[in-house]
Amino acid sequence: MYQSPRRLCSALLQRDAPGLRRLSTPRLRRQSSPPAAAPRPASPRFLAAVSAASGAARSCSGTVYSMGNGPSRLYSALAKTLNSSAASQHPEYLVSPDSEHLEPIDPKELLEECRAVLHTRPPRFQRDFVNLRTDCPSSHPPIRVMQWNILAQALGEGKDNFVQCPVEALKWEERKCLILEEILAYQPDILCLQEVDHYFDTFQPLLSRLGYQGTFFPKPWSPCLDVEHNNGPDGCALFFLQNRFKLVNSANIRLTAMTLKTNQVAIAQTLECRESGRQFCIAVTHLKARTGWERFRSAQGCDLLQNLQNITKGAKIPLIICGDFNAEPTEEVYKHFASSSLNLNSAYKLLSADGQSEPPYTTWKIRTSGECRHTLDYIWYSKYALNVRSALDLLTEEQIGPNRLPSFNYPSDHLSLVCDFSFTEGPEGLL
Ligand SMILES: NC(=O)C1=CN([C@@H]2O[C@H](COP(=O)(O)OP(=O)(O)OC[C@H]3O[C@@H](n4cnc5c(N)ncnc54)[C@H](OP(=O)(O)O)[C@@H]3O)[C@@H](O)[C@H]2O)C=CC1
Ligand SMILES: [Mg+2]
Repeated sequence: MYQSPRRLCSALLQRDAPGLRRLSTPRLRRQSSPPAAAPRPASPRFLAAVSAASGAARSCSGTVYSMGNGPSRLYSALAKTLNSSAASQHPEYLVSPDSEHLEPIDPKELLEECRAVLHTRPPRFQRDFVNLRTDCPSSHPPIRVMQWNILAQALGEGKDNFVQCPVEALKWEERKCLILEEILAYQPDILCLQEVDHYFDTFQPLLSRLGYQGTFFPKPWSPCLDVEHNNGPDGCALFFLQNRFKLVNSANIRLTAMTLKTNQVAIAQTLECRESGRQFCIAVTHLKARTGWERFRSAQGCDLLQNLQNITKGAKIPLIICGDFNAEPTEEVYKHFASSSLNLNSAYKLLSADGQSEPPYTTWKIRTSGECRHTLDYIWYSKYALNVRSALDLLTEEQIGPNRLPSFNYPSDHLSLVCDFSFTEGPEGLL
């Protein structure tokens, strides 16, 4: 089943390893005779997305880092992530490879490789799943969803100023293995990620070989591009296991606030369960950060809700919305989601004793401005159409430690949230 000699995984994990050049160029299954097709040019869709965004490649601070001029700037930033020497030789590099022709890798082998890279790191923290619904047996396996702001590498190293986090702990070669280790440990069916700035050179190639289909939507004005030696723009990414779900439709949404286009984005996809035929909509977003922008986030949230009303035709299908909302539960945007006619509930409230309170934190860091402990990340779901069967408990304050996050133990300043969902067995129309 798996063509996964150890060298395959370790080559995939290394940066600029000769093998990577070979392996990251989509390797088609050895086809009988016909000579390999000429390299496919980057798809017009992709180039359109790159040039549309690249007008913003100039950073706001006015400083531009060695990216050439105009559209080529962002294009070459993306190409850089794909090991530019190879990218220039293989333009098809910049188009997500046709994943069913990629050689699968064994998750166990990849996990072993990650652990080999991390052998000097302290052992992983143990987090347990809390069973929330034992009273509603389901005839189908649960749908496991992971929400995670994985911290963009350029921001972590160049902008976030995590003053208590040793620089060593942020080294990409090891931090990417900590991220992959978390994903492999919980094996989500669906992954909703923010601050992805290593999509093309790391997560897309690796996760597609693990059977995921991925979509990436970069921020039009990514703050990563302000950082010297950046790896291209950060954005939201959505991955789902192809053997469990079929993609029915996909929308990249640039969020507006007061009718103005903003720098924040979302991805919304309608998936169909291959086993049950049931359809649902899954969305990922990352709202504007920082205090003082509460009204802005509220407007962005309303825009996202309106988009999702349209996509689900007024909640005709169940909905799961994952995101770093950059908003505490006291904020207006949270109240909009909690009182939406889409009949949403926040899954992580169910971990509390009364089922009504959000966890005390989902992100905990120390910047030059001081210690920031906040609840900003959520998984919203259609409360009448879906059951939350279990949720992954958070790290304790002791596990997080006095220097908070990120650290040698944990790769991001945000915790991953993981829930198992099942469809309520009641009348489908009750949403
Ligand atoms: N918005 C626009 O229209 C324009 C934006 N730009 C560029 O975009 C950048 C702003 O991007 P935008 O996405 O709107 O920014 P945000 O304010 O949403 O924050 C960008 C990132 O900074 C992190 N962050 C939040 N608080 C702090 C902090 N106190 N110190 C350091 N980092 C923090 C956030 O992480 P987290 O979410 O984890 O908190 C987020 O990932 C500018 O720096 C500029 O480069 C340029 C022109 C126009
Ligand atoms: Mg951040």
